[in-house]
Amino acid sequence: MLAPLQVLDQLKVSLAEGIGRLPLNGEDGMVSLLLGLPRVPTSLPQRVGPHFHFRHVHRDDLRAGYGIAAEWSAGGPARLEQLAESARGLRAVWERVDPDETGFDAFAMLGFAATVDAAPMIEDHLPNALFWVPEVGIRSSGGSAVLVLSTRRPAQASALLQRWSGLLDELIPSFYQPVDGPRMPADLRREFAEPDRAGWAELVKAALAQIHQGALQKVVLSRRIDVTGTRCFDVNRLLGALSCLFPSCQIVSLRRNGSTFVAATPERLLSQHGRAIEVDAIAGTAGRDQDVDADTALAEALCTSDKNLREHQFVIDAIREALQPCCARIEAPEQPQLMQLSNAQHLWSPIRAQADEAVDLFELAARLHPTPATNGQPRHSASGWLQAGEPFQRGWYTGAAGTLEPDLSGELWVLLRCARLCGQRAELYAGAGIVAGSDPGTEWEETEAKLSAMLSALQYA
Ligand SMILES: C=C(O[C@@H]1C=C(C(=O)O)C=C[C@H]1O)C(=O)O
Repeated sequence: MLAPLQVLDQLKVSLAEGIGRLPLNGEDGMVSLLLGLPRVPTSLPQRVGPHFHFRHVHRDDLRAGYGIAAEWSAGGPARLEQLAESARGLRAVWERVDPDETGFDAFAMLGFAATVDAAPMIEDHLPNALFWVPEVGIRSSGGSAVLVLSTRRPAQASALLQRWSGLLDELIPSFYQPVDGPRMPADLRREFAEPDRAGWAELVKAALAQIHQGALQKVVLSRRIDVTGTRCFDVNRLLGALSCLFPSCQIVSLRRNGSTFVAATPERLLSQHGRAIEVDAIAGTAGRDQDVDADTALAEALCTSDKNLREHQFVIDAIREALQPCCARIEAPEQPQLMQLSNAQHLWSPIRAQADEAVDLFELAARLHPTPATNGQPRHSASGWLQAGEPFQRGWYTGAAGTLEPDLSGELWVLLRCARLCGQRAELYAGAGIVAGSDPGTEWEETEAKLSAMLSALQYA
């Protein structure tokens, strides 16, 4: 196995050769150089500047990006259309050079907040919607890895060589540092909770009244809690703990402007490869029990509960309705499957469809988001009611984020089981779907189980 400095030397030789092959002159556009990484990274550095990580342990898939080669942000009801226009423009002028024939492609990050408000929250560190091509991308999958260096063109080869060599010097050795183990679990102090338990019961009652009157069929209420640790949270350790606890979830971190948004989400808003589409309907939740029989009983009760099956069906129906105008062969399993995570179990229906010609991920995301898994049914009444009634702004919680390749195929994940971190402070969010028959106490316990995903990992960070 090559030592980190040997990896660095090898990459620098490839970089010097590769730069000469890049079409850097000519019209405005984007150029990416893909270099095979002779060793798969074992750890990803947290840097001061902007960066993102997406890691899925069970799928052995990792994508990370550092710095900004280009980015576009948008807000308001047409935010995804605006970003789509930029992405389509980029697709036409994005050249990739892969001298090592790695077979990988370049990628960009797409993400957006829960609601379409043009103005971000005052303390928000992320714009409302963002499409971001990192200057340095790292992708590893199936035991192979690639480094993707991207620049706008026209660019000058000698200046670029110097800049990218400097970035390699900084980044490459840190990819192979030993992984930091967990720290002694530390206490977390709950500083602030919105709503509190009584306020939650009031909100659930108000939602049930709306449902009873027929104005809503389902609405997903959420909570925010703020905790303080006894030390600054170490994001790398947090991502490590989340990867261990939730290997079947997508572990996301987005760092901008001094804060990091972290999520460990089981739910894909959408994946699109060519015309093949997959969407996860996840709704209907029960806890776990350390006793095997009690755990099985919880699972059986979940799978046969009328209230949970109705809650789940709203999501399937809304996904079908959203896809119908632009997809064929929409298929959902006859019965929901059981998705078991270490803190909760969910009803899950993976839905497949074929997109019509020329339908891209931006259009599909705009049609699908927000599903009744995180918002409610009917969509507009639920989001209007939530914006008036929920005591805080959701920000990127229940928004979505993921990566896209230059042909605009890719996947987006619903931002759940998440926290926004800054120093020793973390804001956490969790919600639960309310339908006729929901009980405020049970729904509160459900949100506690969901919050425990991040709380238990934070203790080790
Ligand atoms: C809203 C959340 O989760 C969503 C709501 C669920 C439910 O109500 O059963 C289940 C999974 C998610 O779609 C959350 O985790 O905060």
